[in-house]
Amino acid sequence: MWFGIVSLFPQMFSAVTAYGVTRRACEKGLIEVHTYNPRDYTYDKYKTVDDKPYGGGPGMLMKVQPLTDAISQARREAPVGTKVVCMSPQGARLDHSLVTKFHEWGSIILVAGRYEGIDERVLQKQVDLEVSIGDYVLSGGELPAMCVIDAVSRMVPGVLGDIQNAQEDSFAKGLLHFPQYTRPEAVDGDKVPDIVLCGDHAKIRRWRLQQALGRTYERRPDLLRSRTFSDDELMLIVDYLRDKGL
Ligand SMILES: NC(=O)c1ccc(NCc2ccccc2)nc1
Repeated sequence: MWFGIVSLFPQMFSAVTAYGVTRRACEKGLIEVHTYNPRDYTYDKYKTVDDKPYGGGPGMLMKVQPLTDAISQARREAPVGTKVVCMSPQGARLDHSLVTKFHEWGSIILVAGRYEGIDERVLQKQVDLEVSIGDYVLSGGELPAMCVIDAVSRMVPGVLGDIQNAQEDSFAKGLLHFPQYTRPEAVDGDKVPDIVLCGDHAKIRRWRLQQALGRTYERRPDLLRSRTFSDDELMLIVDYLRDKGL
């Protein structure tokens, strides 16, 4: 997976290139992260990268020419046809299906804006899609861009070990994750549920499915709206709710 990042703070991306699973993915060449800093495309003495908004109002916008030139350079180095995505509160909500789509693209250019944002004409002419990680405003698009890099990288074969793949992220199945436990068996008198300790893997698998279904029903019923259930799954949910006195 090829990532091109347009950002005024490229060093922030060491958070994904220098740590953990995504670091190993970079080292193994499974993902590439290339950064393009608009400041490198300024020609004035002060390397100006921000500009005042027409019509007044607080704050500044990304200056058009350095941003456009940085995006153009990313396009030149990206695989032909690579799409440009801008991280912004005005964007489509990032979810598992969008992450899957980005992975299928094979390459992506992520624009991480700063200040109050980006000139609308740059968005209209240079950006294929705006994407948001949630309904809140951040100081820049870098952290949202790193969320995209991490989530998409986890879909690249070889990035996650077989163990983690076997666990397959719950959102891939459209359900919340079941509760998990590790040593000790009792924490302040709170015991691990007997079912988890019983060693019967069929029963444990069933209990985990029931927990995933029940918790999703309780906490995120919106995730279940488009899901079809087997009779067995419906029974599991009914039992779950009965056990919880709901
Ligand atoms: N919720 C998000 O995904 C998000 C993305 C970026 C951001 N701030 C930078 C910015 C602001 C306005 C326009 C373009 C970029 N804040 C939140």
